[in-house]
Amino acid sequence: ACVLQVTLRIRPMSVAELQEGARPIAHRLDEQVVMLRDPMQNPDNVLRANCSREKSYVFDAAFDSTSTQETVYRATTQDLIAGVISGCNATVFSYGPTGCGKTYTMLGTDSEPGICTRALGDLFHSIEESSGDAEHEVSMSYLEIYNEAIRDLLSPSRRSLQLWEDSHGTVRVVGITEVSASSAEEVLQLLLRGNQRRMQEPTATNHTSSRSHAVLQLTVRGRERGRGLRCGRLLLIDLAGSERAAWTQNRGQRMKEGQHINRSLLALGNCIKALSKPAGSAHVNYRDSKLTRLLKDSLGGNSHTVMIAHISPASTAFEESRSTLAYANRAKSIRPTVKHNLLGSSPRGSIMANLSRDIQHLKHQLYTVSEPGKHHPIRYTQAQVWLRDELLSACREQAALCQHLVQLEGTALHTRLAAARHLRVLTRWERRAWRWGKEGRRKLREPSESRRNTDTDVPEPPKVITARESIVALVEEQGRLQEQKVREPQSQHPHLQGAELEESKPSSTAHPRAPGCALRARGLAGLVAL
Ligand SMILES: Nc1ncnc2c1ncn2[C@@H]1O[C@H](COP(=O)(O)OP(=O)(O)OP(=O)(O)O)[C@@H](O)[C@H]1O
Repeated sequence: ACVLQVTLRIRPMSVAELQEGARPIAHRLDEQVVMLRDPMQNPDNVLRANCSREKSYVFDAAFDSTSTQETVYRATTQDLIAGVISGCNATVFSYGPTGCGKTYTMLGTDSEPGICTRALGDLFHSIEESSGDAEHEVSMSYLEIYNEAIRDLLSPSRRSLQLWEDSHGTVRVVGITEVSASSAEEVLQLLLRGNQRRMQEPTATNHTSSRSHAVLQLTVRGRERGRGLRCGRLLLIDLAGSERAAWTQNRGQRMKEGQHINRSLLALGNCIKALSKPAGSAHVNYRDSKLTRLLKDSLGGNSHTVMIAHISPASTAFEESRSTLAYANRAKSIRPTVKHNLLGSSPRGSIMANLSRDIQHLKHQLYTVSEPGKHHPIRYTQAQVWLRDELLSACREQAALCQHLVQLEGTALHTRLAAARHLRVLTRWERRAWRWGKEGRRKLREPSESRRNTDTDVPEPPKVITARESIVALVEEQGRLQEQKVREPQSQHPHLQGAELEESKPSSTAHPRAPGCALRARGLAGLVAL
């Protein structure tokens, strides 16, 4: 199953966009396809007449102004809740240019609640429903990354917090406030209080622009009968808006913020780019920004991750929309893996988990094809290389076997021709001998004078003796060839050498000396049938 889900949401045209005469150029074609038209291209320009003015992008899901908050939540987040309760990590993050609806999707409004509110409702509802079989404890933390500093949104203190990577490689925020919560309402209250502390400033493009990345972390520790202690984590992230500094009129502090935001989003983009390449072929640099360090687990392997990219449909936002679509499109090739977090598990358990993660990673690689449209070869894993080599050597063996069978057929034909030649000599001689025998028997009935001349048998001429011996040898040869024809396909002899093939040819020197006896009917019949 695809573990990184990339979706796209097109918000409705804003009043400001309509007032400045913008036209809609981004359209949702179906549940997964989005089309963006270049507004600058002139259809009357003959030189560009053959250039496509439209580009389509396929995502795991696509939403537009007709999609409700409920639809977006159901398609992106609802299914993750059960996993988090059973000990998996999940991350949902909204990405896009400033003013395109990221905060609206994550937080929403009182009348149209967003993903956070709905996820919390479902989380506590599911925990309550399973309370008979398991005990769960929920805690939350809420932080923002502003100008590369981590700030605790649940604490009035404005000091910046540090990141720390534990011995299992899990990234933690040192000193963050972690509050236990027993209901969705309690978490929402804390969330609202935290949002008031979040850096929000009016920018040239959005009156209430979020100037920081906000990360809500919900940790669910559960003890189920017979299944040990599990710990699942749900990260809900509202990223700060990407912006094109040259196009905005932001100056001073706003410009500095913009640079930090863009730098961390660029670092995120670089990690996505590196992760979409074959394992080991590119270094994934999580250390370039606080955001990527924090998202290491989500992107690098141990999380179900959903990216909701946002764009404006307006012609005035074409450049931002195009780069957002390209960014989201690239993210589709990352295939992280998921494991259940068992608390206090044994070292053997963690080795097993690592191994199964490696296997999952290899499996992903197996199915990873480079960007659609480009004809890059499929990348092979080591296991696949072995399989391919096995297959190649099996094909070679089969080809050698076929060649050997053809040679056996050729040898059999030679044997049959030689046998026919010898048989003719022998038949002629036997007919003559029979005639002489008849004459001899007739002479037996005549006076003793003439009978005395026929008493001695006529000796076989050398030509007949050779023919007789050759036919005996050929019968043996025929038996051997027949045996080889039956045995070879079963034994799948790997490397048939020319010398071995030579052995199967009839050779007068190789034949054992034939006994001076008459041909057996069985041998003759078999020889002719070969
Ligand atoms: N799907 C939508 N339906 C209705 N209104 C929307 C939708 N998406 C966004 N809006 C409205 O557009 C405006 C900007 O949205 P929002 O603040 O969520 O953008 P943002 O991407 O978070 O911006 P920033 O990065 O600057 O914080 C808000 O007034 C919001 O109510």
